[in-house]
Amino acid sequence: MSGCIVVVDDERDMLLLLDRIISEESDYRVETFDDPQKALERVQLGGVDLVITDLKMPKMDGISLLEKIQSVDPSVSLVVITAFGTIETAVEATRKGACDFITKPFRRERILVTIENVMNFQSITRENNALREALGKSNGFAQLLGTTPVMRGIFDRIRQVAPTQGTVLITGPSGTGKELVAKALHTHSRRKKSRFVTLNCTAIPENVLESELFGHVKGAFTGAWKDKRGLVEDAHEGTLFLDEIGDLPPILQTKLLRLLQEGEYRPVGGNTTRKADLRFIAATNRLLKEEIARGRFREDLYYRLNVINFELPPLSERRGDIPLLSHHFLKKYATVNGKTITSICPLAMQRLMALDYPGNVRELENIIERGVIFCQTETLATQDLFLDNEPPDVPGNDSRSWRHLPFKEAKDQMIASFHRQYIDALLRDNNGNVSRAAQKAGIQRQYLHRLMKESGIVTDDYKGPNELE
Ligand SMILES: Nc1ncnc2c1ncn2[C@@H]1O[C@H](COP(=O)(O)OP(=O)(O)OP(=O)(O)O)[C@@H](O)[C@H]1O
Repeated sequence: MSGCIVVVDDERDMLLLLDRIISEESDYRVETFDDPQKALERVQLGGVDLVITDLKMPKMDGISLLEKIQSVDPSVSLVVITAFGTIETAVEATRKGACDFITKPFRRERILVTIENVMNFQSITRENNALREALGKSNGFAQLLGTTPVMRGIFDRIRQVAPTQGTVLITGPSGTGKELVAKALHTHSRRKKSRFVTLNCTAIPENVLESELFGHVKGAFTGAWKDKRGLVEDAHEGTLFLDEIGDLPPILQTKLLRLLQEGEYRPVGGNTTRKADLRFIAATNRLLKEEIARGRFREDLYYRLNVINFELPPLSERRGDIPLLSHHFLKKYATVNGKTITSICPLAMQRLMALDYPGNVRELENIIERGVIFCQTETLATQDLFLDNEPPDVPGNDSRSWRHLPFKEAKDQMIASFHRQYIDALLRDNNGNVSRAAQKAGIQRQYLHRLMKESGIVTDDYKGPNELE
């Protein structure tokens, strides 16, 4: 991987050492500066991916340099190097935006692992930015998004099938976008000026389903005070979308078959048949072949509906679409909630990429919506997402990074990460009340305070407006 790393330290020996370690073990270009002001000027020129800086320097301290770099180019990642004993300043640096800190004396492996992690995040961030730009350019399918080969294939088929009269059956697990595909087929058809009407076969009680679909005439049943149009009539010259078709009761399956075969239907209580000019699209997350085998779905209706089939894959089989979809939902819910959240931090994106998503795109959408609601900065972070079974979420703590560290250093990292996450969850559950939290955890209040200090955690971040200790 290529990239440019700027190293800043007033001690020339340290600059030489870091230059040698990085140049020998990686392909990154290293530029060293003993004057922070000069390093800042270099960042201003652009093309720098990472700045590694000492914290204690006579002309400008590391924190000030960090703040200045962030105002010049917020896309540059920052790592601070600190002497043992000044850990609090290092924690302050991470609160101000540094990705990680390294304590002196450090091991070669520690530096290299940190650099690898940060540079990986950088490349994910760049990908995210490219995706955000791609989002601006429409694929012609309104809200239906995807760039993976399987989604591109679906877009091509939509373009081919939409202008035809062919009946379509869309299958796939819940939340995979079946309704969006149905809408895209309608909006790309010659029927787009007429209505797209949906009948959700599950949502409507069986006894009113027929009248809902075909309408009824006055006096057809108790309560039928006047003639009522059905959805079939509403959809005339347009598209009728039969969602959850697998749940259509048998009696209506027969009536629907007639409509499909002959283009005719009869309103409930009516004596005459009416003609319908419709395009039919049906969707189901059930395996209709199994329903047929169990005698619950008519085989002839299945073949009438399944002229053209769209099979939508679960989100876990097209993970490449997760960044694009995440940014799409971020934009949507930031607008809905009146918030200015413009990016997703690389760590959060890594977590999003790794989830299983039994609820598919709908589940991802819910996670991002929740994240937007809790996010208080311009960047959606892992902690905003409230994902269950949170694994380690700080740089340098996933198994790929600590595997290469010496045992003691790896252990310290894991323990520090555990402290951070445990205390974070504990204080969250107890609204920042340290006494209550310590009691719940079965530890001394003073000990909890010490752990909080070491982890750079302050109670104010967890207190509601009325919470007093
Ligand atoms: N490819 C996609 N691009 C953008 N949003 C999507 C995509 N797929 C699904 N969604 C969103 O996910 C949610 C669920 O989609 P949709 O209702 O179309 O799924 P479905 O397969 O019809 O679900 P169900 O079987 O539960 O009815 C919607 O909010 C939709 O906007």
